[in-house]
Amino acid sequence: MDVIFGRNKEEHPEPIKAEVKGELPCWLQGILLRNGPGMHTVGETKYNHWFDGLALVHSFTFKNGEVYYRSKYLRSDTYNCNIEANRIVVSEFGTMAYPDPCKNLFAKAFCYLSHTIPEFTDNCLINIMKTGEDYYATSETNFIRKINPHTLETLEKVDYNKYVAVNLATSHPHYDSAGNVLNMGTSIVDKGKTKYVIFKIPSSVPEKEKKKSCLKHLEVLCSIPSQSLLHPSYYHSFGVTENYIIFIEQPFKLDILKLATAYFRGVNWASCLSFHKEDKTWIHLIDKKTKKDISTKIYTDAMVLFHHVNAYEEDGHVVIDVISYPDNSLYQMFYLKNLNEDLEKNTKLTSIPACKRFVVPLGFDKDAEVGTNLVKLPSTTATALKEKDGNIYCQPEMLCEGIELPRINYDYNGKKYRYIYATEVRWSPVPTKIAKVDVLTKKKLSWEEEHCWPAEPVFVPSPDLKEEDDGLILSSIVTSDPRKAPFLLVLDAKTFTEMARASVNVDLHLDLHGVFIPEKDLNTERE
Ligand SMILES: CC1=C(/C=C/C(C)=C/C=C/C(C)=C/C=O)C(C)(C)CCC1
Ligand SMILES: [Fe+2]
Repeated sequence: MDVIFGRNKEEHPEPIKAEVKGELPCWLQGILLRNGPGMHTVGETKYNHWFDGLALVHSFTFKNGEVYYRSKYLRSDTYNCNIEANRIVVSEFGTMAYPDPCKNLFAKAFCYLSHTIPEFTDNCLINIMKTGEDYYATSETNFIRKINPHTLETLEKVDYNKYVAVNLATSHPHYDSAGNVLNMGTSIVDKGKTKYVIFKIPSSVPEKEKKKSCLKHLEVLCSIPSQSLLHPSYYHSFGVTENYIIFIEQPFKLDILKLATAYFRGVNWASCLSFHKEDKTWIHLIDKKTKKDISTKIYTDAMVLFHHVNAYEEDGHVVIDVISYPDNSLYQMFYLKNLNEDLEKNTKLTSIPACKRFVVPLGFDKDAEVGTNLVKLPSTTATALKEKDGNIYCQPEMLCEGIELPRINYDYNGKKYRYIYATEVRWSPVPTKIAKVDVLTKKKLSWEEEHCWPAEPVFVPSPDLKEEDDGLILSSIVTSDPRKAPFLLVLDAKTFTEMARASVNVDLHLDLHGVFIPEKDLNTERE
């Protein structure tokens, strides 16, 4: 089994024609561009954690009924330094590397003492972000790397910190209907304050600055002070609705003093994150107009979440759907030493992911008695109790268990919606099915096949979309049987029946996230 998680993959920078079985709709033209870890050892050295692996960007290009596959390692500074040294020399989430490649130990020590925050990796392995006509490989540090979506070539290294004072930023930005990016980052002990910063990257730049990147026009929308200067919350995504930005400040926190001293103490960054099960999880609703947190304090029990699914407003309430865990065992599970032949035994999760719905009342009766459930939506069992001190305590409704890597029809982002597409995981990190969950009826459709490990399913709307689920699901499928070639699966999103599959004779890597770029959005000049 470790062969699937921990085996290094070869890159295939030249297009490989896939063997298509079934019929691809003629309107499906464009590139599915995805990212994830592909190299887990360099020379004699090994990464400890699956999230440490060197970013391998890959793509499936759909053109006139044919499919072409390519993959290329992100030529990050991290990749280049490691390959040159033939060992891991840059620290990642779960692996601390010594000594630093570019500076000697003394210089590095000096650097750590004069700056609290260490220099992070630019191994951007999590997702792909679009700003204007540009595409970036992203992770959660301050660095993003521009890539060419056609050739997968690595371009500029961008430091968010040059445009906005953040040390970390999510790899799950949101996009509005005009294509502007909305993202969040954490500014750590800057001018004596730690805060969460929400910023916008416009989708276009003024005509006279056409050569400049949209990042130069980045604009800070607002910020939320962290409850603690040295223990900001960790977050992997956030939510948006028509009028609000939703930030869940979970008791899964970064310890800044630990982070600043990790290198000297010989421990990895991951050990600087800890779950405080006795603390609360605060739900912040930031009003887009006033740019302020609403005045009522809203909380729920301690939990850990990575992915927001969607959020929307309905009859004076904000509905927030997330995938949550009772603790942080997910990070523990992805240590490569656990993902070996004994995977089944080692990774029996103590906590399985649960898709939960939180409902926050907005314009509730201020004179309501203590203990009243302020949720008046008949469609949910989620509650929000008024407390003595005026705080609101939310308890969620369970929508479904055992799903991760959720996607929706993005036209419904921030709006009332019905369908979630996700991979199904139960007691281990192995995805075995693709699921479509109807949040209204709680019914589930799924696709599975023997020896198949499906990736995050991406919804592509059909051009004559009438209903939310008029479209296709694209998912790249890794196979655990070496005799079975991996493939890109195309499902009809409505019925979840297979329309086509495009097999490629390569060692496909298990990836994390990505985007579908329709042909109309592709700048063909750069091909
Ligand atoms: C390097 C580094 C980080 C990297 C985190 C990563 C790589 C997280 C990946 C999360 C995923 C893939 C979650 C999936 O649900 C931190 C902790 C932000 C801060 C310290 C430096
Ligand atoms: Fe993610």
